[in-house]
Amino acid sequence: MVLKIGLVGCGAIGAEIARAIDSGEISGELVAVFDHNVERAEELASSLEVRPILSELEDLVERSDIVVEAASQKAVPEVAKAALERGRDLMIMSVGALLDRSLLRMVEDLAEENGSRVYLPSGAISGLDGLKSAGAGRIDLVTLTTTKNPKGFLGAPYIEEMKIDLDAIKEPQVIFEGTAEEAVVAFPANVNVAATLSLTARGARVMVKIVADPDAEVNIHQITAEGDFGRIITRVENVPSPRNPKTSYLAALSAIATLRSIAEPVKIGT
Ligand SMILES: NC(=O)C1=CN([C@@H]2O[C@H](COP(=O)(O)OP(=O)(O)OC[C@H]3O[C@@H](n4cnc5c(N)ncnc54)[C@H](OP(=O)(O)O)[C@@H]3O)[C@@H](O)[C@H]2O)C=CC1
Ligand SMILES: O=C([O-])CC(=O)C(=O)O
Repeated sequence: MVLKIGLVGCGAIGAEIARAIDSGEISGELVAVFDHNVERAEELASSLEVRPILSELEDLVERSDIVVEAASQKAVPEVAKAALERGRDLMIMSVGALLDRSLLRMVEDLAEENGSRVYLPSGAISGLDGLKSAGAGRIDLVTLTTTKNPKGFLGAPYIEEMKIDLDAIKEPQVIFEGTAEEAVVAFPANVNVAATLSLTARGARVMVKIVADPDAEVNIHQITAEGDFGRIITRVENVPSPRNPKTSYLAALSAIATLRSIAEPVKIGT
């Protein structure tokens, strides 16, 4: 059976996913795309060999086996409800939205009631396999230190609220420290990975430090997890997406790898 994929969000990640389906790297059919920026959706659809239709959310869900959210945290409630109420599977990239407990409960309940599966790719970080295993025991603390070029933080609510002048940063500077819950609200387009860590660590405390480094050419996510299992330390130096410096290329690749594994009969890894 060919997996019918509906894509919400035609930006950096959405475009990579669409191309991977178009080239046959993911064995599936991109049946429909939706973006509130209609021009962006049109541009993506017309760049593909097999052109998906441009549709509104409800219609996209109707046509899909799996709905892929690659839009924004704000899009998640509506997309999740539309997909899960119709029993469709769902992949969420804007994972930060799920640190809102009532939304997480809604997603879990609707998925269970309607027999849907919800996929949260590992995104721009590594080490979730070990953290998932560790969560079967006790995890005491997880820390995430994210370093990006200041231009990657442009437009973040925290930067605007605190009136931080990103152009004035001339050396590496810690611009934020807080919990994962605080971080995903303050920087919704930068540290969704904090939410993925938090959900994987099954409620263990996840503390986030964000560093703006004017010399940074890569997006670095360094993770330390400690518990009765010992300690895990991982660090990824991510190539930023050329279309969106906030987003690392690895995040798009993790979405592609997740879709591939859904479409394939043999599953590898934790
Ligand atoms: N889990 C992870 O590890 C990672 C997650 N992410 C997250 O994944 C998501 C996609 O990332 P990326 O592709 O880089 O983002 P982009 O900003 O490049 O693309 C997102 C696209 O979706 C559109 N969009 C936003 N909100 C809505 C909505 N409510 N309905 C329809 N379209 C919408 C945007 O339009 P417009 O620009 O006009 O708003 C834009 O065209 C983001 O939330 C990002 O923060 C990113 C990297 C890693
Ligand atoms: O792509 C990245 O480096 C991580 C990111 O933006 C996010 O988690 O939101």
